[in-house]
Amino acid sequence: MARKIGSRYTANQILGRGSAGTVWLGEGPEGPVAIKLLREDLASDQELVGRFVQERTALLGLEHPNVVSVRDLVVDGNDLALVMDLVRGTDLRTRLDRDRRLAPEAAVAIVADVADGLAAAHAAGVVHRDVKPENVLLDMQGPLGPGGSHPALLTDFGVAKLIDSPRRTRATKIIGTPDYLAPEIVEGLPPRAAVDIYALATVLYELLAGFTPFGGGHPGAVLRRHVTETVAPLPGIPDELWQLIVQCLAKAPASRLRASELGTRLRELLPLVAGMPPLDVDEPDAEPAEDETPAAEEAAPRDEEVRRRGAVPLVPGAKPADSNRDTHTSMRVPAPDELAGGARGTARVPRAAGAPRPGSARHRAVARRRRVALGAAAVVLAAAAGVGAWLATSEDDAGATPQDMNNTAPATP
Ligand SMILES: Nc1ncnc2c1ncn2[C@@H]1O[C@H](COP(=O)(O)OP(=O)(O)OP(=O)(O)O)[C@@H](O)[C@H]1O
Repeated sequence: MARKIGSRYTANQILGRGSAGTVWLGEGPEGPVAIKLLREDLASDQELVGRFVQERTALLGLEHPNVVSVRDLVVDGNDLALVMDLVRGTDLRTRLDRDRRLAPEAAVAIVADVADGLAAAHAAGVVHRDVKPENVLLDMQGPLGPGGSHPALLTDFGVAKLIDSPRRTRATKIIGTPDYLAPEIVEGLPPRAAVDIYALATVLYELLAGFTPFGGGHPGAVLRRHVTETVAPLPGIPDELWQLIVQCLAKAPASRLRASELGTRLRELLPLVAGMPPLDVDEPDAEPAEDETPAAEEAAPRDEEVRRRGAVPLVPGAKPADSNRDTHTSMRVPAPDELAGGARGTARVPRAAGAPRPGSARHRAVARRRRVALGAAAVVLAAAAGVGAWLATSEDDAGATPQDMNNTAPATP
C-alpha cells in the first residue's frame, strides 16, 4: 500500500527490511527512488533525530559511481527517512547465498569497486562502519565488468553512526556485525577509516572462500578471534592477492592499505586472476573449540538467539521479525584477559576440499587411528629407550592438527 513520506515522496512497495527499518521503492519529484524508512522507535528518539539532521551535509554530499547517494533526509511527524538512489539489482549477500563463492576475478572486481567508493567517502571524512555483503548492491543495469560482474555500490552510509548514539550504546558497547568488526573496535577504540578496510578485506575473503576468516560460533568467540588469531591461508589464490588480504586484515590499523590504494592494487591484480574458477575449499567447523569460553557472554544473545553468522539485532530491543537479516551485534567490549585466547587458539582453518572436518565422524576416526599409531609408536620407543613418561602424551595433543598448533600464538600486529 502506497504511503506519503514528507511532502515530496511516495513509498509504493517494500523492497526489503533491515534491522534499522524498511526500504521502499518510491517516487520523488525526479523519478524513482529507494526510501529507507527508519523504525518507529528510532524515529521517535529525539537525540537520533538531532544526529540525523547534523549528519545531513556529510551524507548528502557523497557522490561517487560506487556509492549509493543519499538524495534527501526526511523528518516528518513519526517518519524519519533516507531517500536514496534506486539500484536495480541485488545485494551481494543474495548473490553469495546463491553462488556460495565467486570466481576470483568477479570477487576482485566487486571489491575494487567498493574500495573506490570507500576512497571517496574517506576523502570526505565519512567512515562507513558497516561494510558487509548486505550493504553492497550490484547494479544489474550497469555494464558488465571483469569476470561478468556488475558495478558494485556501497550503501547504508551513516546509518551505523546514527544509531550508535552515546545514549543508545554506551561507550562500553560494540555496535556492528561480528564477522566484519576490526580488532580495534573490539578493543574499544573509536572507528576510523581503517575499520572499513578491514571489513572490506573480510568481504573479499568471504567472496573467495564462501565463509569469513574469523566467523563461526558464538559472537563472543568471533570478536576474540579478530583480536587474537592470524588469518588462515586460503589454498589456491595467487600470492600477491593473498598478501593484499593479509595486509588489509592486519591487527594494527596503520598497517592496512588506504582505500584508494586497495582499489588500484586490486585492479592491477585482475589479469592475474582472469578466468580462474571459484576456489575449492571447505568451510571449517562453526563450533567453538571445547576450551573456548566466549568473551562478552553476559551481554551476548543466548544460544537460541544466535542465528546465522552469530547474528543479533542492530538495535537493542529489535525482534528478529523486524529484519529478514539480523546481522548486527550489540555487546560489551571484552576485557583484555578475555581477549587473550585459549591455549589452543580458536582460528578456523580452511581445509582443502575433501579433507576431514574437525569434529566430524571422519575426523574423529582419523584422530583415533593417529592416536593408535602414536600409541603403538610410543610403546616401541618406550620399550627401546625406556622412556615411560613419553607415553603420557595427551589425547588432545595427539588429536590436534599441525594447523591447530600453528594457531596457538597470538597474531602479531
Ligand atoms: N538504494 C537501494 N536500491 C535498491 N534496493 C535497496 C537499496 N537499499 C537497500 N535496498 C534493499 O533493501 C533491503 C534492505 O536493506 P537494508 O539496508 O534496510 O537492510 P540490510 O543492509 O540488509 O540489513 P541491516 O540494515 O540490518 O544491516 C536489502 O535487501 C537491499 O537489497
